[in-house]
Amino acid sequence: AQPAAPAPISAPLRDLEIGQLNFLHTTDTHGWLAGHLQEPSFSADWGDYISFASRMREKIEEQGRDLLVIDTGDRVEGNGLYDSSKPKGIYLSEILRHQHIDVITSGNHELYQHNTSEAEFLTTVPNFRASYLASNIDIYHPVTSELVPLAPRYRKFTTKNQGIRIVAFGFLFNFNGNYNNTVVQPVEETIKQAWFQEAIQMTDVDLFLIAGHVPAHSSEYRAIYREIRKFRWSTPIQFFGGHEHIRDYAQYDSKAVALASGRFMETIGFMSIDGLSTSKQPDTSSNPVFKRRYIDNNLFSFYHHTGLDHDSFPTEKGRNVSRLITDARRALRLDTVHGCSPRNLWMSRVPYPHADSIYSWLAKEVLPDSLKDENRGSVPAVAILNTGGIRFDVFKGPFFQDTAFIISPFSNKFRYVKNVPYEKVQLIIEVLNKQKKVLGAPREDVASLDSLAPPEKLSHSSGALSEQESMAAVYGVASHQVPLISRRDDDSIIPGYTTKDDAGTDGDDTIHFPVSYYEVPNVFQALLSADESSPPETVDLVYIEFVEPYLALAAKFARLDADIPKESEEYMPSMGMTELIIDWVQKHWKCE
Ligand SMILES: Nc1ccn([C@@H]2O[C@H](COP(=O)(O)O)[C@@H](O)[C@H]2O)c(=O)n1
Ligand SMILES: [Zn+2]
Ligand SMILES: [Zn+2]
Repeated sequence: AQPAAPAPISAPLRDLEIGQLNFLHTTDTHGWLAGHLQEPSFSADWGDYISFASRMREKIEEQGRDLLVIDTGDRVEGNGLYDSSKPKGIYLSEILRHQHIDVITSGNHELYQHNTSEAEFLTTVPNFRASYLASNIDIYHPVTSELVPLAPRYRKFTTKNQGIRIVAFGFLFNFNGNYNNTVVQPVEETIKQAWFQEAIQMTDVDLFLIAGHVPAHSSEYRAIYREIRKFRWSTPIQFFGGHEHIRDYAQYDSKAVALASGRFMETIGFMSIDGLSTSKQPDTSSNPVFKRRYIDNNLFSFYHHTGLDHDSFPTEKGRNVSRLITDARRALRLDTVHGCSPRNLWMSRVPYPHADSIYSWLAKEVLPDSLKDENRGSVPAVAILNTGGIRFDVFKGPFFQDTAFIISPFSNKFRYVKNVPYEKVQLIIEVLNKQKKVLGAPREDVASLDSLAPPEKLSHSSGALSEQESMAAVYGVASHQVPLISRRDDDSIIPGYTTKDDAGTDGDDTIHFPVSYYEVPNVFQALLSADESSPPETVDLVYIEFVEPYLALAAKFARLDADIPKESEEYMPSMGMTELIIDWVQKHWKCE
């Protein structure tokens, strides 16, 4: 039997403020359409979200107002539901298509691989026919090889109830890591093109809607904002963004704002706008009022915001999609248990190299035990991996097939160059870690190093944990950080997002107490087959292939004689990181 999603914990909530035009927004879902099976706060699945959007639409349309649904890309790579099927994504695209989405765009993850962008072009674009927009992405047509837009550049439409006339675009940030079957045009060039200029100079527009896989605060969005304002100095502009995996809200001026809605199906972003002109009332001087809310993706929040309950909330379609997800997870055996983790391992809730850092675990335990190329015998090696390739935490308890793909979804292999002076390897690592964040795990809301006392050891000796202790264990904070909970009816305050954005600190729907985050380096290293007491003179420089272009540059800077990638070869060709982790867990983490 598959584990059921944990029931959400009741918590005090801030309400949504419905406006004339309303939006629900997802971004960077990365395959997490089953929601989080180990975290109650994010336990709703894509089927529940379909019910939520549908019930919200009913509620909003009853008032003669409008609702639009937006998704801004990175739907793929990051979860067993996408990455473990062969070919990847066959279940995901079937599940995804059941949500009605009004504007949908591509992220960078849709474009890293040849087959991913082709699947986008051949399946997802047709599935979301009128809604998929690609203002700055072209693809070489799989049949004709002609360079064509991935999807229409923009669309103009009028909302059903209010008659709000919208011109919508779909952008990707200035990404250059795409496979060579696609072309991403820099935003600053796209906005000079004739079609864009015509679109922004159209009359009879009540709102410009820019959806994109672009950070809310970014030079790309600023460039679009400036270009529109050259001609339309007072038309309201609503941006939706993503890519940074954070909750964020940017105010460009009193009539132009941007919302980013987190990552991994943790957040459903909500926006409302009041005071827009419409086709019915075109001449009203537009003085828009914007409201934003970051909804924790769980049924407790969904029931609250729709005013419904366990019986009245789900729609038939939503229930069917939840069933599709359960069936897909079963077919993919995502609940197979490979072992049991004795502790939580964090990406950014503890500093690196803390004993509970997931990177420390990989560097000190997994890689030295398992990353070995038989052809290299006992030659010592240093392995360099990007922290951004490790995507999530490991929770104490069962380690599922899904967990392996959640923490390491990419099919990246290992490569190496021989005979590299150890000192040069250290210099290369230093150079890589001085670069801006290109390889590192994305996270901006970083606490100062002093703000968190070292996690204390929990005492299990007395049997059952106190409420404070179990929350501390689940959320990876010291138990003295969990406030004594003052109960208000059934509501308790639990740790979670406490977002600070351009509009203040009241954006989250659920009132939480904060969790600490620490910045992590771009790359981390593991020493393999070596006596740790004295560093070897020369080593095999092993690296995960994603870092290759960055490593090649850093190696030049360090004046390494070897030419990367010309002189590098595959290392341990039979294994990628995901298989290596599964193998290690099976051998080392027995369940009691
Ligand atoms: N094959 C890959 C692809 C990506 N990465 C890492 O992901 C980062 C980008 O992820 P976003 O969700 O923020 O777009 C990228 O910077 C790499 O760190 C990877 O490791 N392997
Ligand atoms: Zn992402
Ligand atoms: Zn991204």
